[in-house]
Amino acid sequence: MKIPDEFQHLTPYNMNSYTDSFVSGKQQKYIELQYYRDENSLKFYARVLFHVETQGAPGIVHGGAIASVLDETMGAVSFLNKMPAVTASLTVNYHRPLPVEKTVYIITQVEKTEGRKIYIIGKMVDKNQRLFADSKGIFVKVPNERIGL
Ligand SMILES: CCCCCCCCCCCCCC(=O)SCCNC(=O)CCNC(=O)[C@H](O)C(C)(C)COP(=O)(O)OP(=O)(O)OC[C@H]1O[C@@H](n2cnc3c(N)ncnc32)[C@H](O)[C@@H]1OP(=O)(O)O
Repeated sequence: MKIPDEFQHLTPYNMNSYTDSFVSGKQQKYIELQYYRDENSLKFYARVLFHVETQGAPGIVHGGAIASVLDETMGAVSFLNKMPAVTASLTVNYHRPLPVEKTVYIITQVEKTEGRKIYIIGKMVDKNQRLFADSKGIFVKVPNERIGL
């Protein structure tokens, strides 16, 4: 199934319990982001619109903004699979410049776990499946109290 059709079958994630993030919090106006989950899979999804304030080079979304959104969506897949964890390492490959004001879609999933380490991958595509960035990271499970849960 093709994005964004695939997203129509997903459940928008209620973000009312997670409101203060600099990536997805309601206080910031630079990034419009809606998370989604699929009750039948362990993946986590986001639809993202980077406004012009996120640009680095003129008209192009800053790589750090892209990395931040990928990081949070990757972290969230870990939380939602009941493995609260922090980012230990994150690698992002940028495949083509992302223009500002263009809607893109992120899909993240847990690839494997090894002890406390959770290997997570992500990708960012547009509605035509063109790949803008992909990512991999190692997240390390930590006790809830260490991350304010
Ligand atoms: C609306 C959606 C809602 C969703 C809910 C909320 C979502 C929120 C999403 C938020 C998203 C944003 C998320 C954020 O931004 S999280 C914020 C950014 N990240 C941090 O602040 C992490 C800072 N670092 C640490 O706290 C510690 O260094 C950690 C916890 C990572 C490890 O220190 P600790 O003393 O505890 O453990 P250990 O040293 O015995 O290591 C344990 C294992 O890990 C392996 N290891 C360690 N480092 C690395 C490395 N760099 N590469 C590869 N491997 C590494 C290590 O070899 C060992 O493996 P092994 O020898 O056992 O095999």
